[in-house]
Amino acid sequence: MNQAAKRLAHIADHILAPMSAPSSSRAAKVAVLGASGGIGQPLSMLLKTSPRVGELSLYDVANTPGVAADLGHINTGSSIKGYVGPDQLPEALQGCDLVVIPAGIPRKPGMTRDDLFNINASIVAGLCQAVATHCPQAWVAIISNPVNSTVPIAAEVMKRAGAYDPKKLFGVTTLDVVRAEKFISEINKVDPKDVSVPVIGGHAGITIVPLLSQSQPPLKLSEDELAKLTSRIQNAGTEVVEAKQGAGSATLSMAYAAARFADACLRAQAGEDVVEYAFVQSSVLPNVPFLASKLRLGSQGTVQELGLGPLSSAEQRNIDAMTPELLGSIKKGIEFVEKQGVEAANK
Ligand SMILES: NC(=O)c1ccc[n+]([C@@H]2O[C@H](COP(=O)([O-])OP(=O)(O)OC[C@H]3O[C@@H](n4cnc5c(N)ncnc54)[C@H](O)[C@@H]3O)[C@@H](O)[C@H]2O)c1
Ligand SMILES: O=C(O)C[C@H](O)C(=O)O
Repeated sequence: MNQAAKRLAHIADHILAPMSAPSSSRAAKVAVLGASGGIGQPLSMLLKTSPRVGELSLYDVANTPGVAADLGHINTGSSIKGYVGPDQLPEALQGCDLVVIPAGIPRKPGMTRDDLFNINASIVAGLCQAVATHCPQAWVAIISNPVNSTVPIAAEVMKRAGAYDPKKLFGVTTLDVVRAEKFISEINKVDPKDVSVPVIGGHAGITIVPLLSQSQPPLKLSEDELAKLTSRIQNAGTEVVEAKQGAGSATLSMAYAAARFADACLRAQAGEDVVEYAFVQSSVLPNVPFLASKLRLGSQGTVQELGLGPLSSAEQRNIDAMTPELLGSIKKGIEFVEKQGVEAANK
């Protein structure tokens, strides 16, 4: 079984056949910040079925008591509690092993992810300030867009609070990998669990760079077909935004992808050697300080960036073409914290 198949089999075991928590490790406390939202609710439901979660902490500015009461009736072992508003955030975070952040507004048709910056930058900065204060040891997985900027914002806020560990901060790009695996499985007419494909770069438009030449099983497509598939993967989020006609962006597939990423984090925390993709502080490409790529995770966070592997000339061109945009988004995030300071960002 390849890595992707192992990961999916693992999630399927956890989600479809809940069982008792592994005896080798303590079940974790996991917080979802933005838990009442389109992603937050189904993600919380998937986490409620995970035997690796002992305590689920649902935080939002509204509606979490209802969501927690509802999910609390699911007959799995974990306990669950809803917390509402900034006064309850410290308790929600206390003792967390993993904090997943899908708080913030989603796109409507015609918007780019960067159009969300003005609102979501402050939300992520404020929540990460609280994480730095109340659970500085936790791993943090950021879903809120624009990920290419919100992760550098989180890093900068946590640095200023003296609580930044680059090994434990992740931008969640798992949905790009999930989509690429699904689309390739349809083309090759194979089970998606038997597909593996790297998707690197960032999480917006051309910064999403699938490395289709490394697809397993291999893709037998023309240059033109490869370019079309690359474009479909890059624009898959927009495909969903347009189909939802103003009612938001991907929520259910994102919840699935975030549950896969959370499961990877919790398995790594429990001592498993785990390989997964995420957007992190990086040294893979010279002068690109944050990048999504293949990571080895261990109990203390990212152990190793596994590199990009052999690239086709089209893939190298795609990386060269997206780098200025990615660098611009990273700089915008860092400058946001530098200019406004964390206090202002929290207002
Ligand atoms: N990384 C990815 O691959 C990916 C995929 C899909 C969506 N997203 C992003 O995820 C974010 C959430 O999307 P959604 O569809 O769930 O949106 P949504 O509007 O349905 O839910 C967002 C939730 O965040 C809450 N919220 C707002 N401010 C908050 C704060 N300060 N503290 C805590 N909670 C707060 C809201 O009350 C709401 O419940 C968006 O920014 C979207 O672009 C990222
Ligand atoms: O497209 C969006 O705005 C949401 C998300 O980033 C996605 O890829 O679905």
